[in-house]
Amino acid sequence: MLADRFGRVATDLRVSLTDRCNLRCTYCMPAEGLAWLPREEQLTDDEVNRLVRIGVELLGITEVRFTGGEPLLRRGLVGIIQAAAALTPRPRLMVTTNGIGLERMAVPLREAGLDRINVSLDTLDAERFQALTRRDRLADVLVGLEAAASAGLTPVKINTVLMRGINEDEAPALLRFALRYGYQQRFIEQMPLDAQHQWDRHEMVTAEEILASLAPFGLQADPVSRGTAPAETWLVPGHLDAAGEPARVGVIGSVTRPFCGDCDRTRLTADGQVRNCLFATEESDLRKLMRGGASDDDLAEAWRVAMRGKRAGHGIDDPSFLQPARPMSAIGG
Ligand SMILES: Nc1nc2c(ncn2[C@@H]2O[C@H](COP(=O)(O)OP(=O)(O)OP(=O)(O)O)[C@@H](O)[C@H]2O)c(=O)[nH]1
Ligand SMILES: C[S@@+](CC[C@H](N)C(=O)[O-])C[C@H]1O[C@@H](n2cnc3c(N)ncnc32)[C@H](O)[C@@H]1O
Ligand code: SF4
Ligand code: SF4
Repeated sequence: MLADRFGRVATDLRVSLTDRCNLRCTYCMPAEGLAWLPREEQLTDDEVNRLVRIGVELLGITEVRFTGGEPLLRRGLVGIIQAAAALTPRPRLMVTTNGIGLERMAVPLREAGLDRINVSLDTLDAERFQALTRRDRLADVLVGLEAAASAGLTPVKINTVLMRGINEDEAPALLRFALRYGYQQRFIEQMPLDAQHQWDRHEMVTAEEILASLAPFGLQADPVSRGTAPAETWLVPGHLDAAGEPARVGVIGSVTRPFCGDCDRTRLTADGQVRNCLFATEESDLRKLMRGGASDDDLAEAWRVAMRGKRAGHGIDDPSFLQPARPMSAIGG
């Protein structure tokens, strides 16, 4: 098991498959992009498959999410999903993507064994989309969403980061859009993980403000326990989701309503580093061990040791808080 000193056990593995991306969301990356990982430092598909297998077979991982950067840019993605789906016990398999290319990829991913997908979409307005992501690709994301739903990658969740003065007024419109198409809408507080280090707490749109803007929907408390999920969910009266269940909306209040006490996550970067927290400032180099001839048991033990050192929480409010050197796109959001 991947246990830490605070009694938490990691069963949810988040794997970053690349640090590259075809968008430049302002809260994530600078316009010019970043210095991408050299190819030789990136894990090969076989190396990713091996570490996922070790996680599942030796360390109790039950859920694997592939992310990035943009995971659909990883050429071997379908094969990596296939390999994970063939493991015993079979983990639940998810992808978090910006949706570009999903129109073409949704069916192959579903056939490979992908269970669900989360698509990031911050605005329904093409001009705002261009301003926020620095690319004119809104139409691609919208067709990607539809393709994911018709391929059965459900429930399709939409992730939205609200930004002051840019799209903070758009929560009701995004929720109406999600309700119309049967997607589950989630709003996310912006975290200090941007490459530019420009995050400002006072600029962040808080969970409380988001909920206030959704007041006209008459949201009701969700009777289903949240478990270890980052999102707090509410029922939207009078609406059903695509499966005929009561429609839900989620708010991920990572900063003002942290959920670190229930954290069940462990992360693997595209260059083979274990991170025990999104905000960890130290990493454990499984790539070096693996390329140096380590056995599966050696790698599993190094992973266990890395998780034992996990801190109680992200500490964003501590005066001593240090933003990690890696930005979100290189950690795997
Ligand atoms: N603080 C914190 N925030 C996280 C963590 N994981 C994800 N998030 C935030 O939650 C957002 C949504 O994450 P996703 O990858 O879409 O999925 P999820 O919410 O973890 O999982 P599901 O609800 O099961 O789909 C991310 O964009 C982050 O902003 C985490 O471990 N810690
Ligand atoms: C880093 S991206 C990687 C996957 C894919 N490129 C995407 O955008 O979905 C994963 C998620 O992190 C979110 N994210 C990025 N930077 C963030 C930040 N500073 N604070 C909160 N969420 C952030 C994105 O909105 C996205 O939903
Ligand atoms: S949030 Fe996702 S889509 Fe946007 S720049 Fe970061 S990695 Fe790319
Ligand atoms: S900030 Fe770290 S401890 Fe808190 S939920 Fe995220 S990964 Fe877990």
